[in-house]
Amino acid sequence: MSTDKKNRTVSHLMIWNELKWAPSEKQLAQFIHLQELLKEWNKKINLTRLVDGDDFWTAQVCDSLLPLYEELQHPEVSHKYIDIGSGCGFPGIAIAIAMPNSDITLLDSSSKKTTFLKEVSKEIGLDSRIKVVTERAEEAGRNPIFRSNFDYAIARAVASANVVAEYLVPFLNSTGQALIFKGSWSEAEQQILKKALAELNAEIQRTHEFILPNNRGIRNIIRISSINKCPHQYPRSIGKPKKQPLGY
Ligand SMILES: C[S@@+](CC[C@H](N)C(=O)[O-])C[C@H]1O[C@@H](n2cnc3c(N)ncnc32)[C@H](O)[C@@H]1O
Repeated sequence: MSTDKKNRTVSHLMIWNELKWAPSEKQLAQFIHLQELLKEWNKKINLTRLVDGDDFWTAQVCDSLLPLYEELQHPEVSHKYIDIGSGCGFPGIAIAIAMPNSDITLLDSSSKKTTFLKEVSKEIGLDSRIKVVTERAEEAGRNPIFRSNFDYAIARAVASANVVAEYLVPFLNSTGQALIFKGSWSEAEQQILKKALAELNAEIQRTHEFILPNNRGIRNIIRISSINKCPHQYPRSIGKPKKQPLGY
């Protein structure tokens, strides 16, 4: 076995053990195809530096799926996800591959990113379950096509938690959950987020700290649920959630 293939296999096994889930041959081929496409497109446009070996398998694939390890045990269940600020497709495309009965909307304001996302969805055969939208979260969250329409609204590395909460909560249906991916997470941030969520008629359901394999650090996930309908004034107009963040 070549060193590259051996390293790849070791990385795979470690992350699937961690997830207590393993991809089918088809899903594994889709992950590998995604990695190849990222490498190819990276030569034309700067998408991400996390494409090789463990960077891809742990920092991208495992990091995207580990917070959903409970959902991964029930892949037969069909859910609607929206990934806000999807960038080059994480966590959204990883979720679409891993959850074969779910529909995923990938939203990003950058058309450079959404052009790539559309192309990848087609190439790996997921375009029937993936919808790609080029729009700001603040606009999409007011659009009746998207508002109150998702079981999960998710964001990784988009903005601070209180800002992201204003982007995500308007997309949730009455039983929906928002998942905010954070590296470090402090009591001070939690207090600010709680105040922001009170404005949005939502609350923290739980926070969970995961340790990524291969010394990739800590991933905190904040799970949020709605208490009541999100007030119609949220999300505020483009740029306002960031300039005048809720929670202070
Ligand atoms: C740092 S990247 C993270 C991408 C990906 N989620 C990841 O973790 O690799 C942030 C992305 O969010 C998008 N973004 C930031 N604010 C946004 C907004 N208000 N509406 C839509 N997209 C936004 C940017 O265009 C960018 O692609």
